[in-house]
Amino acid sequence: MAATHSTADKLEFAPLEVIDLSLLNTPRRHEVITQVDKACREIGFFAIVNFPAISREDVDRAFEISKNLFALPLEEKKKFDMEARGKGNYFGYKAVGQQTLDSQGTPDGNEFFNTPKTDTWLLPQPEPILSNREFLDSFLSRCHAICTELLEIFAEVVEVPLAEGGKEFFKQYHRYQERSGDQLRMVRVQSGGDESAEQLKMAAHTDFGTTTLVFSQPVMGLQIELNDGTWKYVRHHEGAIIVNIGDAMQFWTNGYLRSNFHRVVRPPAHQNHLTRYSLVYFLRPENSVLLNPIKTPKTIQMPPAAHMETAVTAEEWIKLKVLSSLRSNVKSGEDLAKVNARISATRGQDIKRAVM
Ligand SMILES: O=C(O)CCC(=O)C(=O)O
Ligand SMILES: [Fe+2]
Repeated sequence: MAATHSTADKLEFAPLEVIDLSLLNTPRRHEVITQVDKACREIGFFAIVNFPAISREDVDRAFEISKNLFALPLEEKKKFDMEARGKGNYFGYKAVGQQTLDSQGTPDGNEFFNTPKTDTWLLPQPEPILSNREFLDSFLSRCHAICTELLEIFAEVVEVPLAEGGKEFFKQYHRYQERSGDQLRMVRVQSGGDESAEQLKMAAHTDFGTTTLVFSQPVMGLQIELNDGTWKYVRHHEGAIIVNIGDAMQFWTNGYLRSNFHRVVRPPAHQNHLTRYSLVYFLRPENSVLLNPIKTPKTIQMPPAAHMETAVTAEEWIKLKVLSSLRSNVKSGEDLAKVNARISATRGQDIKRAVM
């Protein structure tokens, strides 16, 4: 008998706070704020349960659409190639191996499909997306609604002054109908591979936007880097959403809220025969919003931001990170800073909205 049955017991998991959002409209709201504050400063990740707006059936249906989408022949999926839609574009299909795992250009081991919250129907779409148009429109808007609740919490955590909008503050930069990099991502990692190695499927990265929702599912693979430099699997929490802070929120809060590194590896041995599907919603600021540090009682406690000399817009930051992740673009040794300089040099004269 293979000695793989006990690996589930031996796994170590990242310590995630599980936060009950049904407490938000009760006198215990402050407990949620304290929990989110602690989680976002220490690890940048937490789990939410009892969130409004999305049912188990809706999540199951979205996973079904994803399975049907990935089951299409590769040539069909490639008709929606995100790179073919323009330099730095991040909507559409990414095949296995299109992004890198490291600076040597090692190909990645996952495929994904990104659907925007608005304008979806202006771009050609594969059949499983088209035939679920109404459902997906509604699903994306409800993901956005959950993120809006989180935006209120983050504003309370960093104590945005009432004069600046208090808990409403971040919402003005994330209006649903405005253009942004928001997207629903369906990801597939196919089963199999070398069980003896901890195979990387998606490079260690931080998310580009404000906050991310990962719908918890039983096949493990997502890992978070802890403060001691070790990588730990995220445990499945039935019916929960795993939330993490993205770069935009880290930049605005001067690092008070942390955009942490995470990656996807092949599932542990006892799950290595399973294909892993994941479903992720990325909340990103409206395209023209600057990612400049804001001043609140919490953020001014932080040392000056060292991440960039001039703030970039949300749209520029996405392009920068997308281009630096592509195998077609990144030659060995080329780093984010070089790509950054190229993006700044080609900046247009469009109106940019400074935050605060
Ligand atoms: O598949 C997952 O669990 C997370 C994927 C992820 O981190 C991403 O797409 O940015
Ligand atoms: Fe991510």
